[in-house]
Amino acid sequence: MSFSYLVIASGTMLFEIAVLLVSLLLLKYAWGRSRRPKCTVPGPPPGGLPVLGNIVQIADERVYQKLCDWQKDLGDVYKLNLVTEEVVVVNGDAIYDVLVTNGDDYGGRMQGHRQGMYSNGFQNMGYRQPDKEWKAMRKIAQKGLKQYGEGVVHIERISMEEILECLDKFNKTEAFDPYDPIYAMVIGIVIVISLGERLSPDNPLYQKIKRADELFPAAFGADTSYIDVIPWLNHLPIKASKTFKEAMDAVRQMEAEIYQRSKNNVEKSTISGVIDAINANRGELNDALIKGMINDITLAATVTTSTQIRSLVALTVDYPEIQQKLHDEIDNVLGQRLPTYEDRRVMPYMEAFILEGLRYMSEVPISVPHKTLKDVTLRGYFIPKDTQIWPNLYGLHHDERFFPDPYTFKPERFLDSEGELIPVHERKHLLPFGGGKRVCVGEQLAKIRMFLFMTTLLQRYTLYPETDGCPPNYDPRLSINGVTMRMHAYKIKTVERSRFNVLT
Ligand code: HEM
Repeated sequence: MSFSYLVIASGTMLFEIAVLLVSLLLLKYAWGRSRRPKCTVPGPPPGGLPVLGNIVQIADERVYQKLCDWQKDLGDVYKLNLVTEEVVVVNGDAIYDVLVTNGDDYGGRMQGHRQGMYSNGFQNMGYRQPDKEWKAMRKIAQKGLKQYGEGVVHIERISMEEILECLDKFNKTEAFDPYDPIYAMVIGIVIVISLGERLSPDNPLYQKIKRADELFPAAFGADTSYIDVIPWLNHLPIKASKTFKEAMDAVRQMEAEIYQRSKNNVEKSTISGVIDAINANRGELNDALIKGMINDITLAATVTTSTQIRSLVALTVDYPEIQQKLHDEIDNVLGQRLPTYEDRRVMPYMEAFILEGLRYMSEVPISVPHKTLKDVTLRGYFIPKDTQIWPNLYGLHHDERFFPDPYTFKPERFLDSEGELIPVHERKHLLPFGGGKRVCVGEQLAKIRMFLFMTTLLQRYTLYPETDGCPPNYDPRLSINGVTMRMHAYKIKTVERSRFNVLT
């Protein structure tokens, strides 16, 4: 009896505390909002709740579809009401204006509770405001990733070793899910680039990185998004806070070990560009920033590229006629020689296939949210400083105005009548890596790996669905949105091509 009383009493107390906290939050919010200049952008969309606004509507694993529906009613620039703040969603051509043309004004980052927890208080590249340290991190990361000029040969060498090992695992008689070998290949490349050493999948550090990587999308998914708006929810024993805590524990464990190993490897590293670059610029970053930078590179480079490659593989099975064109190009240009990244210049169909894959999938659907660094005017609307901006990249890439018939997968849309790739300025509506000053630092690395993997894969194999007539049927409208879009699991069959002998 006394026990149940205690439970009821503590339940009542919890309720009262919750009411008190909500009231304080609302007071703070009303006070803060009344002092801010008014954002004149249209919105919010209908259907929101009193006080909570649109927060419940966007806590949806297909939030990207909702943003597109609202665009139809409210136009290219509209705002959402998310309890404590207004967020401006930017669509269509206006995205280019925000990211590229006026990138300096919109180059801040939204700094929510979850982002702060992940980055030990924004001590990283992805969530930091563009200050001196952020510039230093980007410079060191660019140098370390060695994605340009001579450095590409370094990435090619590391990548090809992992790719060939991965493709041996595709040599099976029965149907299999290609994701595990793809993931092992992508993570393997990242570990060599970050740490300068190869780790086997049963290595404890490999396992820690894999665990952090697996939990990360759920931790930053729609289900946990309201923690950013009401951070104290993170202290309640609810599913969202548990998911988030589990992921952060995994990130901290991974971070501690990578950092320790990177220090040990400083002397003996011969292949890791990132550690060499950190070592050469040690004075510019403190230990916390170095950890944040290594975390960003490790996690951002793994989940994104492996998910993208998984979808590209599904698309080659969904469209056998496209697979045939890719085979023909590979046979004509490479024969049995292994590809280099330079070969992309004479392989326009493969390039167009990858670009179309990036568009179709739109893996990072609302980019990494930005923030205005000053008062701005966009399409005639006033937006105050410190307003969160969501560039709706998924909407842009599926906008009929720029990509007719957007849910048809068609590499030809990036080719001219001669079969050559259309010039870059004609592709300005394709922004899968964002654009401007905050453009993805790993863009080149991702493109190199996608090109080398898909080319080597199709040089060696023909891919078939698990069951005749039942391909994966990849449709981006059915993807689940975590940090990146995830398609459903699927299986394929492979047959080694007769032209494939022993590649050297
Ligand atoms: C297919 C693969 C990838 C896609 C689609 C992708 C997409 C993106 C997007 C849309 C952004 C936000 C850009 C903006 O704010 O305007 C971003 C930022 C970022 N990406 Fe990637 N990315 C990919 C691969 C990678 C790789 C391989 C790395 C690491 C080597 C990486 C590291 C980062 C970092 C550190 C940022 C934050 C940059 C900053 O805030 O200054 N990404 N990425």
